[in-house]
This record gives sequence, C-alpha cells and structure tokens, in this order.
Amino acid sequence: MEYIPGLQGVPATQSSISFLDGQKGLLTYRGYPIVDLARHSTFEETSWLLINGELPDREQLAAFDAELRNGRNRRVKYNVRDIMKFLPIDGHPMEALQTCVASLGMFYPGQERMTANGVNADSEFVEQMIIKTLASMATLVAMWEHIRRGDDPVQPRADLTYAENFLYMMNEREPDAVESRIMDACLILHAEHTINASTFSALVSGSTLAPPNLVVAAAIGTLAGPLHGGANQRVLNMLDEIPSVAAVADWLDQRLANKQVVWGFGHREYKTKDPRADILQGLLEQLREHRGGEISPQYEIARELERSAEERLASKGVYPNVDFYSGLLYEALGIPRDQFTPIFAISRTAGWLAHWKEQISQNRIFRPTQVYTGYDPRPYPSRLNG
Ligand SMILES: CC(=O)SCCNC(=O)CCNC(=O)[C@H](O)C(C)(C)COP(=O)(O)OP(=O)(O)OC[C@H]1O[C@@H](n2cnc3c(N)ncnc32)[C@H](O)[C@@H]1OP(=O)(O)O
Ligand SMILES: O=C([O-])CC(=O)C(=O)O
Repeated sequence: MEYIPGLQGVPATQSSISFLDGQKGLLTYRGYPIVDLARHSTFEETSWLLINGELPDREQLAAFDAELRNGRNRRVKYNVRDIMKFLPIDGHPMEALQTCVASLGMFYPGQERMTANGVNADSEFVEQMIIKTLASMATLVAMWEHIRRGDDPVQPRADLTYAENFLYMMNEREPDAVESRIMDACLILHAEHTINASTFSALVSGSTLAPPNLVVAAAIGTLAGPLHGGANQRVLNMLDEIPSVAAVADWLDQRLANKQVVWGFGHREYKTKDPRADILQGLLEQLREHRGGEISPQYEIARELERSAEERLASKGVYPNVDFYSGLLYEALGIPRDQFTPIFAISRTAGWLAHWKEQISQNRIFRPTQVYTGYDPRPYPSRLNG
C-alpha cells in the first residue's frame, strides 16, 4: 500500500462543480471560464450556478436574490451578537467566525431533517440552510468588525446586492459602483476551487451527515491556515518588510536562502500563474485608474516581487496564486488585514455548500486508511501493573 503525502493526485470524490487545468491556467465553474464569470456574472448568480449546476433563468435568479436579501436570512439572531460580545477583541476574526457559524444551528433548529428518511436530508431543509448560511456569512464578518471595536453592528440592507451590502456593513458607507463591482468579482473569484483543503474538510464533515453550519465551520478552520486562505493576510505583512522596489531582489534572495516561503506564491495544482491572480491584478489596475492613479505603494513592490520570483521560482512551477493580489485590493477597499481570510470564507461558502449538496446526494462516509508505522502488539510491562 503506497502512502502519498498530502494525497497529491489522489481523487477524493467525483464532482461536476468545477474544473482546473494547472498547466494551462484554466479554471471553470460548471464549465464556464472564471474570466467570463468575473466579467459578466454576479456573486448571487455564480452561487446559484455552483449550487444548482446551471445558470439561473431570470425568475430563479430573482427568487434566489430576494431570499439572500431577506432580513430573515441576512440578519442573525441577537444571541449571536451576544456570543460575539464574550469573545476576546484581539482574537482572530476567523476564530470568531467559526465560533458563530458553529452556533447557528442552535438558533435555527431542524438538524433532524439531515436524515429525514433515516439516510437522506430533506431537500427543502438543504435549500433553506444553503440560503441562510450564505446570507449570514457577510453579516457575521461585518458584525464582528464592529463588535470588536466596541461599536454597534451595522444592520444589513435589503436594497443592496450581496457585495454592496457587505462593503456597506463593513465601512458604514455605500460603496461606489466601481468598488462594489470589484468586491463582487472578488467574491466570484474565490467561490470555488475543486478539492482544495477546506473543501475536502467540508466533504469529510458532510459525509458524516453533520449539519451544514458545522460543515462550514469545519471548512473555516481549514481555510484559516497560512498555507491555504490565511496566506492573503500574510502577503501584506510580508510586503511591509520590503522597504522599496529596488530592495526586492536582495530581500527575495535572502528569504529563499533562509528557506522561508514567499506568501501568495505556489500551488499544488497550478504550475503557471493562477488565472485568478491575473484577474485580481487587472482589478487593481482598474481601481488605480478609478482613483486617479493612486493605489497602495505596495502594489509596485508586489509587481517587482512577481518579476524577481519568476527568475528564481518559475523552474519549480511556483507563481503567484489567488492570495497574492487579493489583499492589496481589500486593503484599498478599507478592509483590515485580518478580515481578508474571512472574506475568502464568505465567498467560498458558496463552493463548500455546493460540494456539501453534491456529497450528500452521493454519500459514503469518508474513512481512509493509513500506513501504520508503530509497534507490533507487545506486552504491557508488569512493573507498571501495581
Ligand atoms: C487559496 C490557496 O490556498 S492558494 C495557496 C496559498 N498558500 C500560500 O501562498 C503559502 C505559500 N505556498 C506554499 O506553501 C505552497 O506552494 C503550497 C502549500 C500552496 C503548495 O504546496 P505543495 O504543493 O506541497 O508544494 P511543495 O511544497 O511541494 O513545493 C514544490 C517546490 O516549490 C517550492 N515552493 C512552493 N511554494 C513556494 C513558495 N511560496 N515560496 C518558495 N518556494 C516555494 C518548495 O519549497 C518546493 O521546492 P523544492 O522542490 O526545492 O523542495
Ligand atoms: O486549490 C487549492 O489548493 C487552494 C486554492 O487555490 C483555493 O482553494 O482556492
């Protein structure tokens, strides 16, 4: 029996949700290239596509959008706010988010519907929980931002799109059209990515017929790590260490000599630049133009880092990944660095729930095996017996 570290190349499921070709830098959701979705779709439409398999027609989209905007789904119970008030304000927002998502099921009972006929979940429950969980995510992230500052949370608004409402709740001002389009595109770009680590967590948890809020909580815990979604926050802190564009090459040589990873670079699947990094970079350029040429000075450092890294790391197939440019955009949109990964989680909830729905429709509990490297059975030493 061969053990493959990190399960590299080992299929863990069959799925029709997304596809990627890491040599060509191609990513599709249900067959649609990510570049087209980022340009023409909305997060609401893309979420429906991921969850249901086809683009919605006008009525389906209107109904889904109305449910996502409905206060019943966009608001969370006051008790969740009370839970947040007990959390340490210097804790990481991913921990606050995981705690609150995990608690959601206690306020919205019905978990017995997970096994309505003893095995399969009741489909109405699945649809309701998908909408409730997806709609609550942005509220929870923004709510924690205000609670940790000692302020009252900003109530969600039903007249705003998902992206607009999120930026409105975070920044207490309505975003302009360019900012909201950029946020919307970021949500689309991060929504799904085949069997990445957090989606795998969601599959494993879902395969036990755990309720969806706990499936998402498991995935949030996995996304938090710096080798996965947590890298986006670290990229900005890393760029802070580089004093100027001219200092990039020496800084990088030193970092590689010290065997430190460059955050926001490298990917198990892509051996070329992540197509999402290209699109995010384009969005940064768009924002720069919109702001009259002004954007973070770190953008120039990031671009030089990409150039220098290409000379040193391309031979290993290491290029910028989705986490490299996203934080620069979020920072320019007024979002604190430790909230970058929670935004990733908001968006990826669409993909996690799509996989959850697919998993429970073809379920078999995950239970892999191991290559045992421990002792053969041996006698318990008598001197310890009494
Ligand atoms: C949303 C996402 O999850 S995207 C990924 C976000 N994570 C990061 O940005 C963290 C930095 N990147 C990494 O740590 C890795 O590239 C991972 C975890 C993403 C992928 O890991 P793996 O597929 O196991 O790649 P692996 O570690 O085998 O790398 C292959 C080679 O490239 C090197 N390499 C990979 N990523 C990097 C990096 N970011 N910086 C420097 N070298 C790197 C490795 O050191 C290794 O070199 P070697 O062959 O000389 O030993
Ligand atoms: O696919 C992966 O391993 C990580 C990733 O890029 C993502 O989850 O978006």
